[in-house]
Amino acid sequence: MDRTAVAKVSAVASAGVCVLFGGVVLVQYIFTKKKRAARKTRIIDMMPQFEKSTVHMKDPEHVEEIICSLIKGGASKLQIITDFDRTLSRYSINGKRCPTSHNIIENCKLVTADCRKQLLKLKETYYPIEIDPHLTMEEKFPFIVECVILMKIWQKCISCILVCILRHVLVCVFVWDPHRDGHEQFFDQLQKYSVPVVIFSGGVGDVLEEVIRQAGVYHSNIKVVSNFMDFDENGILKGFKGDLIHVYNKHDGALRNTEYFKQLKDNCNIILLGDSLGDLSMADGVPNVDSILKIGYLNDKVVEDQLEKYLDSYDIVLIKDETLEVPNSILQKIL
Ligand SMILES: Nc1ccn([C@@H]2O[C@H](COP(=O)(O)O)[C@@H](O)[C@H]2O)c(=O)n1
Ligand SMILES: [Mg+2]
Repeated sequence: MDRTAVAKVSAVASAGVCVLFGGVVLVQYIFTKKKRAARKTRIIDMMPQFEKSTVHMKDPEHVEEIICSLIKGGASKLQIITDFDRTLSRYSINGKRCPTSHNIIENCKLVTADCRKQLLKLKETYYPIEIDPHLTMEEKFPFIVECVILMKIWQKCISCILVCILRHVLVCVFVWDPHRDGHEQFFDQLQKYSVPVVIFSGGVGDVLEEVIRQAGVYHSNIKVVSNFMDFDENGILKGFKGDLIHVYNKHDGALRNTEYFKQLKDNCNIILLGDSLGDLSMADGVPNVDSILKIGYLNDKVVEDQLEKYLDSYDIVLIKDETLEVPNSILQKIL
């Protein structure tokens, strides 16, 4: 073969390779575009809030199905069941852990140094158990009950110190703005569409009621189930009313409120918000659940075992997310 022929053959060969390469790139481009277009038909893929690195789901298809069902049901079938401390309230601010509604009392200047020390000791002993990723709920239970018993004793002690302080004066001394970003939008849109909200908290009811009132979001569609302080006829604090609710006995509290849930029998679609695995039982009193979307904030101990447990239990897990952006974006689609 002469040189010209060789040159011609190699030119044809290179053109062939180029065409082939171009073809592969084109096919790949079309395929990716189609795949993207197909993916974009899912509602969760059309919501920018779901692209945040804080959002984790074990089964996005299942989440998609639930959200579609909630959208279909609309406002009239919806109800919200939510925890308060570290779910509606922030976990941290600028890397520093925020106080819970209990801690606010401990930090109160009116409580004596000794009493504050004892309450702080309680927190340092029991909080690590509460969030220990290696213990089951059953293993944690007796320690949390022990904490509640000790808390009761120390609350009696607080009550001695806070003599003559009336309820409204007491709660007004708390300077606490714990809300997650987006809380106004969250509460306001639920009020606008008359969606019932139950705040189910092992915190201090009087404190959390006061902070949502001061934030201007304690609307008539909200019911608070929590631990309420018991004051005598002179306004002196005696302790707490009834059985104390804590993070791991919300099942019992839920069952005590079956009457409330019965009245909401048509609100068979639920969005549940929590930050502890104990919060998952908050909907146990609801008689006829159609669809339930469980959103869990994983604030602390983000280790593999814990993340796995949360992903197995909650449909959407929000890791170190201090906002209500994801719940709000879902509500916007439903309402
Ligand atoms: N002595 C205590 C007891 C409990 N806590 C925290 O309160 C929270 C419970 O309220 P929920 O609204 O979350 O049910 C929970 O985070 C406990 O760690 C406390 O700080 N001090
Ligand atoms: Mg909580």
